[in-house]
Amino acid sequence: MDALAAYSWFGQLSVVVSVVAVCWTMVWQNLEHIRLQQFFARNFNRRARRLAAIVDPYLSVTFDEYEGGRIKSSDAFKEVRSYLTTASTRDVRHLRAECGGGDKLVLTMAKGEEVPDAFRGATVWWSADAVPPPRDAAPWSRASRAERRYFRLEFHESHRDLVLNHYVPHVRSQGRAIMVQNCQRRLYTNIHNEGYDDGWYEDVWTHVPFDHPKTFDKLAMDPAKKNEIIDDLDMFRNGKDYHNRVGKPWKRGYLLYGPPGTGKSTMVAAMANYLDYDVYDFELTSVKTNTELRKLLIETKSKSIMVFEDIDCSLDVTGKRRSKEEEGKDEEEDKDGDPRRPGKKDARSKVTLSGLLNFIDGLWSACGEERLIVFTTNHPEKLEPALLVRTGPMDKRIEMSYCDAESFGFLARMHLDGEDVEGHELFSVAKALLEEVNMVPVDVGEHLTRKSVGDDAGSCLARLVAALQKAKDEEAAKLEAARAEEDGKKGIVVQDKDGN
Ligand SMILES: Nc1ncnc2c1ncn2[C@@H]1O[C@H](COP(=O)(O)OP(=O)(O)OP(=O)(O)O)[C@@H](O)[C@H]1O
Ligand SMILES: [Mg+2]
Repeated sequence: MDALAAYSWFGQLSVVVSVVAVCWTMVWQNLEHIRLQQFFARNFNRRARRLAAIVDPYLSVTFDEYEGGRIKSSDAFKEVRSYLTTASTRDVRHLRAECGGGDKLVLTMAKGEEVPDAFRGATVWWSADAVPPPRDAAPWSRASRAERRYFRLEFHESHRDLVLNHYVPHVRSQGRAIMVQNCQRRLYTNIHNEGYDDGWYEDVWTHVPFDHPKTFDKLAMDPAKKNEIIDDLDMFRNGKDYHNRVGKPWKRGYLLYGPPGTGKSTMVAAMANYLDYDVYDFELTSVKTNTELRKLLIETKSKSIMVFEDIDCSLDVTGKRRSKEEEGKDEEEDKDGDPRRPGKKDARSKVTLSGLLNFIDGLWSACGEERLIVFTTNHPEKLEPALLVRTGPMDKRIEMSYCDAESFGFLARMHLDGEDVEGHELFSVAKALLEEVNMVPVDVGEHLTRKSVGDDAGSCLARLVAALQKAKDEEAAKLEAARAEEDGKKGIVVQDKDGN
């Protein structure tokens, strides 16, 4: 066939193909029966899939960080991440290091890396990546402007059953085991260092290792009260069956109140150490909306203590419930955006104590289990009385008070260990003064702390006695001044014996 004949043959063929294509389109568009259309579509799709499988026989499974519309971070994602801490270290060139328990360093694969893994003769590939946030993401919302992170697992089609039915469950259980192994108690905060994140590890909580040294046996307080708290914590920890049986969320609310320096924060540390729980320190002044608060609550883990320090300072604690209109307006603003953005007149937190308690007691309280919720305040009298009743949202109220004789003895023995402190003559003097003068444990402890190598029980006790005596004199002077002012108001003239 010469070139001219071939050209004419191709020309005729292309005309035929074009005519067939036009006819097919017309038939397709005019098919009256939708089922027939679906039949064709199915067959076409199936063939297309077969063709694709021949060209690319690899399947993939994606593990997104968030499920349920970015509300809850996915357990599967975390398990995969943990699993990859061991799998990835072998072949990945770029790793990310995080502190694990003790001196351990946990290495995970960095964004953009890919790592192979072998399972029962099959090879699979893991990659870590993220897609950028949507263009319309609210710039003030950390969650929506964060990248969508995910792990992707790729494998050959012939290993489909092995991977989905055996390998993935294996990865998840191994990941869980590694999480437990690397588990180090953490202190979480919702205050973020904006400059730190690289986007890949962004979270609503940031954390540091929790290794507070305070335990109950180092806390000065009435022994009976201390034992009562320890019993209460034991009951709570072992209360899974009870809570299930009566259908109550497994949580307990504590209110710790008392003057500054009486050991409220220290008590939280002692509770966390006793129960072996993580601590979530809620900085409510940084939480501007109920939506933000809900997100924080959802992201707390079980076996943890949620602490709200100085609630009277960080919230509207008057207990006034908002009117429906106000609540509606707030929700609108929540949707509309962040009240912190420039131009907003009212930049105060819209979270109220009663609102917070609604979250804690309401439907959201059932998210997660085995959580203690601790509120601290210096001014319980500022709180709405309804919050303080025994059957209210605070299951237990604990007063942390000034140092009494018993706590003094405890602190003296603890600080001046190895010396016969109780045998010292100033011991009973200090004890007697503490009956008359209010001094908080932090100050008593400070005076009893050895400040130099020459310091001993005598010098420490002398320092404490001097401080107590000074406080007593100041208090007496204040009383005297108040009495004189009172007498002045009543018009009583106090004369000395010479009539002056
Ligand atoms: N009852 C106590 N027993 C032992 N140490 C105590 C006690 N109370 C306070 N301290 C010591 O005093 C320091 C301050 O205590 P802490 O921060 O717990 O007080 P606080 O009640 O939380 O004060 P604030 O109301 O200012 O937050 C801590 O280092 C703690 O070790
Ligand atoms: Mg405190």
